[in-house]
Amino acid sequence: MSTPQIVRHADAKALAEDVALRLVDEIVRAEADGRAFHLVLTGGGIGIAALEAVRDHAAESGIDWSHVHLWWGDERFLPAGHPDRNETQACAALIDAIDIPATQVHPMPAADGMDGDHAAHAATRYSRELAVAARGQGPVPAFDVCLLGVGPDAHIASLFPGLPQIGEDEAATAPVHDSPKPPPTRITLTLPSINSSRQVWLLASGESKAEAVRLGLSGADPNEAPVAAARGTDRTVFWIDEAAAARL
Ligand SMILES: O=C1O[C@H](COP(=O)(O)O)[C@@H](O)[C@H](O)[C@H]1O
Repeated sequence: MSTPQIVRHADAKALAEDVALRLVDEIVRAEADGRAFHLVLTGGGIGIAALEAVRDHAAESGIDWSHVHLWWGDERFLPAGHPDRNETQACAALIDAIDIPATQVHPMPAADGMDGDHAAHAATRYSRELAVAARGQGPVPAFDVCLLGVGPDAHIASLFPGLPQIGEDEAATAPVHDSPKPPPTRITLTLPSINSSRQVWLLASGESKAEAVRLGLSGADPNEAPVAAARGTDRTVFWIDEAAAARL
C-alpha cells in the first residue's frame, strides 16, 4: 500500500489536462514495453473532463489503443445508453472517438441486459469477466491505473459512507441498492479490487470536495470516508485543484 502524493493545480481545467497528459504517458510507456494496459474509468464531473482531455490529445500522442483495456470502477445501474450511465458519458467523452477493439471495452452490465434489473447477478457477471481477463492471476486483472472521482460525502466508485459494501473483502464487485446519490441501484468494484491497482488516482475538483480530500489524507475511518481507504500498490495520487485543497 502506497503513501498518497498530492498534485495540485489552479483549477479543474488545468487538473483535467495534467491527468490526461500523465495518463497518455503511462499508456504510451506500457505500449513501448510491450505490455497491455488495464485502465479503470470513473464517472463524475472531473473524471469525464479528464477523458475529454485524453481525447483531445489522443491523435497527437499516437496511442495504439489495441493494447488498452477499459474497465469501470462503478456504474449507475440503468438501461444501456441512459445519459446518466458512466459508460454513456465515457463513450461521449472519449471511447467513441478512439480506435479501440470493442472486446477491450468492458462496461459494467446495464439494467436491461442479460440479468434484467437484478443488480446482484449483474455484479457477479462483471466479476466473472474480470476473472477471465485476469487469466488465473487473481480475481481481477492487474489494473495499471484506477481513476476514482471523490464525492462530497467522501465516496469513491459506488462505495458510500456507512454502507456495507465498504467491508466487502471477498467479492471483486458488489451491488448497491440504496445509494444516497441517485440512482439508488449501482454496481461497484470493492476495495480489494481497487487496492490491487498499481496506481490509484483520486480526482477532486471544487470546494465541495475539500472536506472529503482532507478526510482522505488524514487517516479517517473508511466507513465514514471510503476515500481514505483507496490506495494503490505502487502509487496513490490525489489530483486536486486549489478549491479542493482548501482544507489541507
Ligand atoms: O456517482 C458518482 O459520483 C462520483 C463523483 O462524482 P462527482 O461528479 O461529484 O465528481 C464518481 O466518482 C462515481 O464514479 C459516480 O458513479
